[in-house]
Amino acid sequence: MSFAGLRAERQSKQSKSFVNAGPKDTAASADQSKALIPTTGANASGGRGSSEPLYRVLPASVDIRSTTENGRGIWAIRPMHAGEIIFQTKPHIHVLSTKNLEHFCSSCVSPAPATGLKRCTRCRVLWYCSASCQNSDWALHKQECSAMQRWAAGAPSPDVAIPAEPIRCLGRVLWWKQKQGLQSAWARELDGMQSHRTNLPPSATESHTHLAHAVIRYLGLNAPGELGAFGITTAADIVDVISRFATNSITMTSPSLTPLGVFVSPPVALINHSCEPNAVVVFPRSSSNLAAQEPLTQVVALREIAVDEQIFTAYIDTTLPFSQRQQALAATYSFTCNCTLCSKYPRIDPRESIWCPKSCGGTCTFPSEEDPLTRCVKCGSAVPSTDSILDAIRIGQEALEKATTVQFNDLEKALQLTTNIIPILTSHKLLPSSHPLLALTRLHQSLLLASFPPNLTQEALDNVIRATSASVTGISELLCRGHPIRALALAELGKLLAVDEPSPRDSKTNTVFPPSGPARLRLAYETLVQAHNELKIGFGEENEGGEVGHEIREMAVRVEKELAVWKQGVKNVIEDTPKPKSGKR
Ligand SMILES: C[S@@+](CC[C@H](N)C(=O)[O-])C[C@H]1O[C@@H](n2cnc3c(N)ncnc32)[C@H](O)[C@@H]1O
Repeated sequence: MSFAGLRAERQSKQSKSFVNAGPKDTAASADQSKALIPTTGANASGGRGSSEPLYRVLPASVDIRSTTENGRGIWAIRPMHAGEIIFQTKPHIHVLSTKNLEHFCSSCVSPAPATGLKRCTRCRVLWYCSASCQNSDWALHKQECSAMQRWAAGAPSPDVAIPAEPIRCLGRVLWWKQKQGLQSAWARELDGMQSHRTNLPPSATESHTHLAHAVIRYLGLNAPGELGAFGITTAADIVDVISRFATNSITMTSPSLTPLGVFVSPPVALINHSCEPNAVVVFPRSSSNLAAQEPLTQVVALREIAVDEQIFTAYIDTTLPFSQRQQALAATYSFTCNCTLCSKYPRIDPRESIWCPKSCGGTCTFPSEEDPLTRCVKCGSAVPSTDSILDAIRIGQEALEKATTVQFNDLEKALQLTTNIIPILTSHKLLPSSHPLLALTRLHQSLLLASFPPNLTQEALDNVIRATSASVTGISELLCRGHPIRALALAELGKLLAVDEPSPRDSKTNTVFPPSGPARLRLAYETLVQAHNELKIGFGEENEGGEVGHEIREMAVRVEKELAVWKQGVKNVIEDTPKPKSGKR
């Protein structure tokens, strides 16, 4: 396999996504069911005949219930298996982020075809893959098209000539709501989403006000009274609109989890958060789905889910340590997380651990300013020089922030930062899964891929394989089997191992990692097979792992054939070698 394409896959996996984390302990959901308030009833239940929305896409296998702790959520009412698609839906509204507008179809979100995308000749901002996609989007784009032209004409500089993603998304939400009817089922589902108007954190006030002003300008309104056409008659209503968007909008991703834009889907937004989720929200783009249905989002079970167990996804990156997760959830979603993972804190957490100083195989929790004494859980040895460990973690965090910021403008600088800091953290015995080592390793891997030399060398290839393997080790410690992030990390490793070696090493030196020659090809095959099995969970069994699952399966078949050719070649050589005649030397 050639390495072309691997570089193009470098992508920011760091951005906010609802895809994350590992298996969920069922204890918490049992606690939550004790606190159940009678169902607000929506799916196949009490919603009918009441003023509650019906959530038309929810299947009979789930129910909507409420708890005092986290409001409404979705519960399984029959057992579900890992890889099962719990439900799927086309988002109510989706928009591409500005940098993706020229590269993806604004209607079906497919990447540009070989013939290229066609631009809307009026606003010159949106692009489509076909006339049929453009026509089907016109009902939504019509008002947006004029608004974009107005916005560009009034923009003080070309870099702000296109409204930011939240403004465009809210514009579409309000125009479509008006078109569907303020009391339509579509609008009621949307208005039923949770708002934090009454408990907004002070930090949100400024950003919400700014967004509200921008949206009013984008809609082209001249007087507050004109908002009535969108069902907004008071200041509280506009805060609700903005807060609902902030609380319930979700990152739209490619089949390989590259963030592409944002979407709003009331049924998906009913799902509560856990740092140990039992489900994920993905866009697998399975070939069995018609393009016309895309973008189709699917909620997929990550493991077995029992009857009366709540379905949870993760709103944030769950490889982060406790304090950073809590901070992110409080800032954006206004709640303190008491999920199974957070309620176990403090305890030995592979996100915040170092290896035993005596190398007994046990681990010790990170020291802290307040509690510098830390011991190995296995042999009880105390960790010496905790100050230098604390310093290394602090410097690592700073390097991570700096490298993340400069990665797209100054690749070399970012690579220099990750290259220098990773050995410092490993020499302080941080676990591959610990923070910030895992985040730095993942970034390092993507920077190495992006900086592949034009003529690939064995050293460059082996380096990126080692970084990818370290990422897989860290991720596998934190995320359950079949988690899409883990499955994709394995797929990346398998693909890299399958790349033709520029200068294979002598098989005698095969004690180093990665191996060379047939041993490498065998490892590539095994990794691809494991990746395919895990992709079939995270991106849906029925989808065969979605677009990436299909690609990895084909690659595994090719590598298997190459291996067979190797084996046959070796067999032929053995058979063709003249046998020594007995008795003669
Ligand atoms: C996308 S909504 C989820 C559905 C929401 N519970 C409802 O009733 O519509 C996100 C909001 O739900 C609540 N929430 C979600 N997960 C939670 C959790 N684990 N603990 C407490 N509140 C949670 C928070 O108020 C959060 O801002």
